[in-house]
This record gives sequence, C-alpha cells and structure tokens, in this order.
Amino acid sequence: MTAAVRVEHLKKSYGAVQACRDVTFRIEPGEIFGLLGPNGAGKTTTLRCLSTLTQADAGILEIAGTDVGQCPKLVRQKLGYVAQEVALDKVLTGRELLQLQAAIYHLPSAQIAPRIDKIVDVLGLGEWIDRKCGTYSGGIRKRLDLAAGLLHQPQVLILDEPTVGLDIESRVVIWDFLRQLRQEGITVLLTSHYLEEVDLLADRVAIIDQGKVIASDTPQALKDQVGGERITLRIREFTSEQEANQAKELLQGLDVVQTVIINTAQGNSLNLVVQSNSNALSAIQTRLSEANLPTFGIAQARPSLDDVYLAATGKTLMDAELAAVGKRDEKKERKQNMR
Ligand SMILES: Nc1ncnc2c1ncn2[C@@H]1O[C@H](COP(=O)(O)OP(=O)(O)OP(=O)(O)O)[C@@H](O)[C@H]1O
Repeated sequence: MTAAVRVEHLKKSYGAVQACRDVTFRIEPGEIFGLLGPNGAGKTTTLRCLSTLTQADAGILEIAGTDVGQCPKLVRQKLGYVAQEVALDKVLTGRELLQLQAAIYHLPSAQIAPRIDKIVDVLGLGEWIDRKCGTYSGGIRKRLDLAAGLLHQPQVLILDEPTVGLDIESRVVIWDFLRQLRQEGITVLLTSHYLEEVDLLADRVAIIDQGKVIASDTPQALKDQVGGERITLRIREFTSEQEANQAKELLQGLDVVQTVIINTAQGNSLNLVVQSNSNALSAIQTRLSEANLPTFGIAQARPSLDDVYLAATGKTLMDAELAAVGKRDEKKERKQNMR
C-alpha cells in the first residue's frame, strides 16, 4: 500500500544548526501518528519540509505517493497544514476567512457554502462563525484553523501542537474531531508536548530527539519494550540536590531497584525503575527510614511514554525541555524580528 506520509533520512540545517539530522518514519492511510519530542528536537522543521514551506537538504519526502520536492503544488492539494501559531485576521468573520481559503484553493463555488456549513457544524463553531475573529478565544481560533486546513478535503492533515495552551473543553472537542477524521480515512500527523495526549490519540508515534528519530511504534509496544515498573518518589515537597543524591545512592544499592534518576524539573523527585511484581515499594520505604530520610510522596505505575523517552535518552522529556529553554532560541528571535 502507498504510504500516506513517507519520510526517509530527512536532513535540514539552518546555518550551523542541524534541525533534522536523520528523520525517518512512515504513516499508513487513516492513521493518527504522533511526533513527540522536546523543544528544538526538529518536529516543526519536519512538518514544514513535508508541507513544502521549507526545502529539505536531503532525504525522501512523499505525501500519498507524491514527491514533495518535485510536485509541491500537487502535495499542497493533498495535505492541510495547521501551524502552531496562526495570525488570524481580526476584522474578518470566521465565515469570511473560510470563504477566502476556499477561493485560494479554487473550490467550485457551488460546493463552498455546504462544505463550510458541514465543517462548522462538526467543529461546534455555529455560534462563532459570523463573529469577527478578533473576538475569538484561543480554543475557538484553533478550531477555525482546523476548519481552514480541512476545507479543501485533504488526504493528510498535518497539525503542529494542535492543543497547546487550550482549555480542556477545547482539547476534548479537537481530540474527538481528530478521531472522527480517522474514521473517515483521513491521515493525521500531529506534534505534541503532551505525552498523555499522544498516548491517548495516536495509533503510532515516533520519538524525536536532537533531529533524529530514536524510537517508533505503537504507544503500547514502546511502553512494553521499556519493561519494569516505575516508582516516583519525593523525599520532601522540594528536595535539596544533596538529599536527592543521598537517597539515589542508598536506593541504587537495593536489589529490586534497576535505575534511579533525579528529576530536577519536578523539585528533585526521584524516578525509579524497579523489578515487576517485587516488594520494591516497602523495601524503598524501609531503606529511607533507616537513613532518617522522610517520604513526602511515593507512587507506583506502569511505564509511560516519558519512560520510553527516558530509557532512550537518559533524561525526562521535561528536563530536556528545561535544557532547551536555556539555549538561544533562534526561531523566537526571528519571529520577534519580523514584528
Ligand atoms: N528558520 C530557522 N532558522 C534558524 N534556526 C531554526 C529555524 N527554524 C528552526 N530553527 C532551529 O532548529 C532547531 C529545531 O527547531 P524546530 O522548530 O524544528 O524544533 P521543534 O521540535 O519543533 O521545537 P518546538 O516544540 O519548540 O517547536 C532549533 O534549534 C531551532 O532553534
């Protein structure tokens, strides 16, 4: 079967910055596929290369069998792209904006009104569509972006952080909508920082780190491969580095404990991987109390996608985000310079 999206060995640099070093994944028609990774991992660059907005330096990129570099016009017909931040015109109403979008895609005029009505209905935009976009909340704006990306009935919908910063009600509307698209056979490629969101929605995921895909499979298979059980432990609400290191050393000595990582982004809490079906919880508590260290909170869980990331990179996704915040953000600087 022809892949809905094919990306092989994508490379893209901006000057000295290697945004994509080696990105490879394949999406089958009708799948929801999540691209997961910290800030600066190369997710947006991958989406922009696929959407013809940026030219790749090397690699194979195809949308439904069409080469992105050779036939960009046809590719743009086949896909809808919803960017992270969209500057909506404030004076136009939502309906006027969608009509403009329909004109850009040369939709037959008889089809425009029924298509807009249908999509407005499905996205629950009826109350808003004839009001000016300047009055929209973030959630309504995002729903209108989605409507605009889908108006020309693309086979593949590409979404960059579709729910970032939205309230839970808007997120749920968008999740339901994406599931509905999947039922209609539309392929969805989305990026997200929200691990639970990707876990919940995506049929398959690729985890991207420093411009490379480091793992790709169904969320369940990735979690199963990591194995073991997780314990999250807090010595105090905000533990000092010294105490966290002391606890780490003590717990590493226990037979049932496989690894211990200090999660600096979460007040120096400790993330432990322990043998499944062991008495790890009580062994840990006993060892800490023998050393007169308190336990503010302790919880055991099955592996999550964050554990998959941790196993592949040695850091949690949140710590990777914190590290990225410290780096010079050229993308942000560019945006500011454009204002
Ligand atoms: N046009 C550009 N010029 C220079 N550097 C860029 C440009 N676009 C992206 N970068 C840099 O390339 C790297 C990858 O950025 P990219 O936006 O693809 O990452 P991301 O995973 O999408 O992160 P985010 O979640 O912050 O959007 C970063 O170091 C970023 O600063």
